[in-house]
Amino acid sequence: MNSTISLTLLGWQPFFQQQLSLVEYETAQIARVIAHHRSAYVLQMEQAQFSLPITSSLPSMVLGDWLLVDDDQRFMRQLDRKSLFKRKAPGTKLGEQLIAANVDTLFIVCSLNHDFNLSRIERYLALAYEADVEPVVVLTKQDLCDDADCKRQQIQALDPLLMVVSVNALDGDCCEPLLSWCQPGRTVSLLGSSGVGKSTLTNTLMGNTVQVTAGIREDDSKGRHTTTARSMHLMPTGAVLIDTPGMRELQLTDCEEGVNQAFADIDELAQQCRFADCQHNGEPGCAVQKAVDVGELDPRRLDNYFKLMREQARNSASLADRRAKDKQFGKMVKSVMSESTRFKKGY
Ligand SMILES: Nc1nc2c(ncn2[C@@H]2O[C@H](COP(=O)(O)OP(=O)(O)OP(=O)(O)O)[C@@H](O)[C@H]2O)c(=O)[nH]1
Ligand SMILES: [Zn+2]
Repeated sequence: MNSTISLTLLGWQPFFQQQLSLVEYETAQIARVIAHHRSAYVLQMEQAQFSLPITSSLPSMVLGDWLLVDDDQRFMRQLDRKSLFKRKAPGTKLGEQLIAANVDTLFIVCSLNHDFNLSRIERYLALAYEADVEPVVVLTKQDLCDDADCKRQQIQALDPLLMVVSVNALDGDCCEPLLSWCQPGRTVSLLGSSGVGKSTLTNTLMGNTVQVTAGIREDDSKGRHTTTARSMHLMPTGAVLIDTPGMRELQLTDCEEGVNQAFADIDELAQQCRFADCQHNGEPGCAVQKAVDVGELDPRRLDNYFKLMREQARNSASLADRRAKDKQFGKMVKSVMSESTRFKKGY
């Protein structure tokens, strides 16, 4: 990223401008998080780039966040986010992991060969809707697939209004339709499994090579893990591109709204069930089950809906549980401390 850049090109929009008070408007400097290292954030302002060490007094920020700093580049406050991606922290860890903030369009990247998987796309769509980001499904490796049109139609059938584009990520001309989402001041991001072609697409959209791409094992089409750091690039079209590493695991947390939106057809059918609290699990008068029985709703889709709903509920419950325990622990520490102060003071 250049050291001098206009705020508009960096992705500044009226939504953020409106949050500034008059005093802030006159005195504060505006900065965006363009990289997130273990011990510091890298911030970009109009005229300078600097590093802000991570301390316990800073809120937890993520790539794409906007914040205000004073003339000495000290943190003042973080601005409200327009959108936020997060997932359950990977592995056995409880809690959530922030992925990127203030993204306008999410390219959900999926290859048309062995990686093609409707349920995975539904998972990414739920995440995009929950994050308040416009999703565009990008199907790569069109050149390696004989039935690209048929696969594309299967995705379109999930939602007739969904944007779906198939490309050969290695071919610039072929990727041109994606540029309409990459206008100056827009922030776009890519999400997809490892090896689907995110780095290749990034290179093509950037018009040069900014990411190292890896070869792929022919047998199972699983890419090697090559993209390691999250980074932000300014595209030749003037948009900002946030690149995230291939994620092997993308579990939903706190995502009920997103799942309902990704499965709007099921949500709509559910309004017609006889019981308002119908679980669509054998109850009489269930419109959802009926749609499956008459072949109007794919049973795979219903299963995936149940699976994602359960997953997000389980992960949000364990997160809520941990927050409650942390709060309880905090109270206990406070009461022990005040006990000990009273004891020392002798009353
Ligand atoms: N023929 C063809 N090959 C592609 C296409 N897209 C990606 N590839 C190849 O697939 C392999 C993996 O692509 P990458 O761009 O490294 O995949 P990635 O999603 O960035 O992978 P991670 O960095 O692991 O997340 C590379 O060898 C690319 O050249 C495509 O549309 N057509
Ligand atoms: Zn029902």
